[in-house]
Amino acid sequence: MNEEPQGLNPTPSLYTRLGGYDAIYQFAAAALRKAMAHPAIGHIWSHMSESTFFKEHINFVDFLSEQWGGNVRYRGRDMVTTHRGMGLTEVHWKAMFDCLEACYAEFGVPPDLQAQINATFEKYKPAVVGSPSYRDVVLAHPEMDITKGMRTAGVIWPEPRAASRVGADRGSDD
Ligand code: HEM
Repeated sequence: MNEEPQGLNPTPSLYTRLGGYDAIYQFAAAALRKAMAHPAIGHIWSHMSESTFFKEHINFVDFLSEQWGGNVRYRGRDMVTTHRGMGLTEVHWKAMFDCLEACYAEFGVPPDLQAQINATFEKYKPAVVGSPSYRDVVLAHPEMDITKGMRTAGVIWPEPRAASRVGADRGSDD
């Protein structure tokens, strides 16, 4: 009787509820600023160029926008390729959440949206955390060709069974 016809009033996407591209752009910038200042992970940006930072920021914004239902196409690398060799651990992971939580407070993100944002990150955790550091692999295998990747030294990450879960085989758009 008084009900809205289905389809005319769909629940808005997380992208829309967060305020769209510009809001996500600012949110990601604030999160990266906090990451740079964080005692456990700030050093990662010590030797990153300005232009790499700009690319990282835009790709991060595009990735999140696409994940959250925006009409945006992420053109960066898949999450496994991006993070393989970074040697990220639970310490890095927790530090990232410290930064996100500080941004939730700064931007007044309501708890239900916080939970959805956290769920997006959790979904990609297996693709991001647990890889050996590429530098460590190279130093431990003087015989390997460093241009060919850790696989050629017999170091496979993620393990084949985990790989299908985290989309490791998806091609890159680069
Ligand atoms: C689920 C959690 C995470 C997601 C969804 C994510 C997402 C991304 C995306 C979309 C990019 C850009 C890729 C590209 O430019 O092709 C990126 C790059 C990067 N991420 Fe993550 N990330 C996550 C966790 C982390 C953590 C915990 C750290 C370290 C504390 C980290 C450090 C980096 C760095 C340093 C880059 C730049 C790499 C480069 O340009 O080569 N990420 N990440």
